[in-house]
Order: sequence, then C-alpha cells, then structure tokens
Amino acid sequence: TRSTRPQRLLKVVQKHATRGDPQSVISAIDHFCRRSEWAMNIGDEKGSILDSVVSELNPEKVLELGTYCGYSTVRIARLLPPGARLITLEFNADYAAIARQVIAWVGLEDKVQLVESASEDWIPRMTEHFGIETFDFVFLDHWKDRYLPDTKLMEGCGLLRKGTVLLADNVICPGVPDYLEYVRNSLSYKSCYFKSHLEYSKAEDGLEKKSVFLG
Ligand SMILES: Cc1cc(C(=O)N2CCN(C)CC2)sc1-c1cc(O)c2nc[nH]c(=O)c2c1
Ligand SMILES: [Mg+2]
Repeated sequence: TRSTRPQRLLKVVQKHATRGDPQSVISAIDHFCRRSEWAMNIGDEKGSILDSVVSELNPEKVLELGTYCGYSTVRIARLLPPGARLITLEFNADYAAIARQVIAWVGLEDKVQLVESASEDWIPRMTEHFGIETFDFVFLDHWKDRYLPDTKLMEGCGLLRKGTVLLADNVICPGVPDYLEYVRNSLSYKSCYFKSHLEYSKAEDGLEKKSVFLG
C-alpha cells in the first residue's frame, strides 16, 4: 500500500540527513516540504522564531504538546543545555513511531522523552512519573481545540510557575480564537504575537508567546 506522509518524511531524513546532525535533519525536511510535499512541521520561518525564544530562555524543563514527526522536537532539543529535558506528547501512534526514529537519527534520545498519549491524560501525571514540578517552557502545537483546555489543565496541575513561557503555533492558521482571547485578556499572562507565515506557504500565520505571571 501507499506510504504515509510521515513515512516519506522519515525516508527523506534517512536518505539526505547525516546521523547525529540536527541541522541536516531540519534542512532535509524543509527542502522536501517546500519542493515536494507540504507537511505540518513548524518550518524554517516560524522555526527561527521558535529557536530565538528557546535560545533566550535556555530552559531546563520543556514540554511539547504535539510531536508529529519530531521536526520541532529536534529544533528545540538541539538548543538545550546539557542535563535539560524535553518531554513531548503525541496522540497519534503512526506519528509517534516516525518521530521516535527521527529523534534516534539525530541522537537526541537522552534529552527527549516521547509519550504516546492524549495530552490531557498525561499532563496530570508529569510530577509523579517524571518528577517534574513545573516547566520552564511549553510549546503548544497539537490540536487547536486542546490549546485552551490543556493550558487550564497545566495551571490546575501546578505545572506553570511565575515566568514559565508558553509558545503556541498556528494562532492564525488554522487558528485558536478561544485560546488567544483567554491569554490576551487574562491578567495572569503578558503575551506577544510574532507575525509570520504558515509553514512552506504564503498564508499568514503566527506564534503567540506568553510569560506566566500568575496572580
Ligand atoms: C493540516 C493543516 C492544513 C493547513 C492549511 O491551511 N493548508 C492550506 C495551504 N496548504 C499549502 C497547506 C494546507 S494548516 C494545517 C496545520 C498546520 C500546523 O502547523 C498544525 N500544527 C499542529 N496541529 C495541526 O493540526 C496543524 C495543522
Ligand atoms: Mg503547527
């Protein structure tokens, strides 16, 4: 039967990227998605904004909601200091299987833990299972209808501290109006919008960054 898009992305990585070289994986995927087949990786333009947020923050404990094929997982993990940890949650078993192989290809397994689960099932288990009290950085890139409930769930589980930074992809396309309304109006968040474009496309999209105040 015909291969899936994630399988085709993995093949591109194994054919054109160098083992242990995260930048070559990023470049191989971006080249393929721009030239051959669109895929919902954050991409190079929004990815550079993600890089700058991570580099400035230098987080020790990172949570990524939505792994897909591991493109942003690799983008983030390659910038983390030694000893830092990235936990990434992926609901789709096919995506998770591909992402594990991409993460192994770049040799970032010691920094990254991928959990195949619905976000709402594992957010309440972070402390007892991973010993993580609070996260320094959360990247939301899973499903537009889960951004707001999962943010409230993280708050409720005490996983967000003063200064935790949340960065959300796709706030324009596909769009997360309820989430934007909540964080832009809530007194416990200071937020800013990074205008950009949908990956490998001319359509507008952007990232919303918020530093948690709590209050
Ligand atoms: C699947 C999809 C289709 C989009 C679109 O407008 N398209 C028109 C333009 N053509 C070119 C592409 C397709 S945007 C998008 C998308 C993009 C992300 O970054 C996502 N991130 C996380 N979770 C998602 O469900 C997610 C969906
Ligand atoms: Mg996205």
